[in-house]
Amino acid sequence: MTLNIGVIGCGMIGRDHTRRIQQVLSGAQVVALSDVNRANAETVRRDLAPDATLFDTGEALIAAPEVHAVLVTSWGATHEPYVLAAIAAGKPVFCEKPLATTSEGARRIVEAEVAHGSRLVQVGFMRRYDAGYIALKAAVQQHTGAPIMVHAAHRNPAVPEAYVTPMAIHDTLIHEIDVFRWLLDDDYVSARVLYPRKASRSHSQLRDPQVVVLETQKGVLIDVEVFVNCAYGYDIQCEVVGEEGTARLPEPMAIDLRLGALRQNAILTDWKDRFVASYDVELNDFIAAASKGGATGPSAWDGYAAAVTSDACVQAQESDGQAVAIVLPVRPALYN
Ligand SMILES: NC(=O)c1ccc[n+]([C@@H]2O[C@H](COP(=O)([O-])OP(=O)(O)OC[C@H]3O[C@@H](n4cnc5c(N)ncnc54)[C@H](O)[C@@H]3O)[C@@H](O)[C@H]2O)c1
Ligand SMILES: O[C@H]1[C@H](O)[C@@H](O)[C@H](O)[C@@H](O)[C@H]1O
Repeated sequence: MTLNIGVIGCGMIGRDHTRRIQQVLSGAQVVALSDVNRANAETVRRDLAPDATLFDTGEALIAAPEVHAVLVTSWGATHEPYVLAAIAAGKPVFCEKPLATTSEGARRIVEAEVAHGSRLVQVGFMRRYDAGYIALKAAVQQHTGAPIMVHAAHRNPAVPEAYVTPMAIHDTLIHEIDVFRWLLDDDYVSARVLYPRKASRSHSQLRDPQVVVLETQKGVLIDVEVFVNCAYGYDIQCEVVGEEGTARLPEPMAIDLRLGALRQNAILTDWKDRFVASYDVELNDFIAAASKGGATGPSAWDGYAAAVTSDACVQAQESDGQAVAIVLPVRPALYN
């Protein structure tokens, strides 16, 4: 059976996910589109899904009987009501990060899914599907000995003026927050934020770069440099230091060019290219599980844990380098 998917939010990533469902993956088709800016939905229909129906609201799309499963790819602040409506309709839902922009919102989603009694939600934490991170996790489990420290960097070449200081956490660092919980099989107990001098390309409402220090329950110290105006490329770095050795995230494949007395490797500039394969695999997983009426992969609980951590980091941004505690309630049995 082909899974009929409705996409809410037809901007950059809604368009890209529609492309992969229509042109790359099998087992699903996009039958419905919705966007507050109708022109965006029309463009995606014209270019990628000519048979899809356009809905005036996301709620109407979710209620449509021909829609079996939902993709929420609208702006972060609008995710919560759509995910709750999909759960109420009993339909599997893939929600781009963040699951919700507040931990209270993410908590409401967890409670609704627990009340439903089985998993329906997958959160778009695609790094868990990245071949490099999967290899890194295997190396940590098999070779480095127990992890002690993680050094990481999340660098974007540039961000628009609308990107303000807290977005470094809930838009950008959120990927590290999730992937390190998964990589280390651990949870966080505190967060600190330190600032070097502001980089000259930083906008007036953005303090860039920043260094976030997370401490885990097992005592691992993680430092992440978030630098979203680094200019030179899209660069994701990670090194795990263990009892016996260290393991480093592999670089994306790049031709080794020797030319004019220089040895060079190109650096990517766009997240779409850096994680293209991971997005394919995560959506493939969603299609497989949603075809059976459920969900797999990063859960609403993972989205909630990330939101709680994210809230603490945003508080830490205003705390003069002081540690802010991170406390998670007991994990419901549905997510064990
Ligand atoms: N996993 C990743 O690596 C990744 C990458 C990019 C974006 N994202 C996430 O995906 C989401 C969308 O990001 P984007 O870059 O595509 O943004 P975008 O601005 O390009 O697109 C968002 C679209 O949502 C529409 N929209 C806004 N509010 C809506 C509502 N209430 N109902 C329906 N449509 C609405 C907008 O009109 C726009 O077309 C964000 O939450 C972002 O964090 C994730
Ligand atoms: O929405 C994007 C996306 O999530 C990228 O992976 C991240 O590097 C950017 O900082 C963020 O703005």
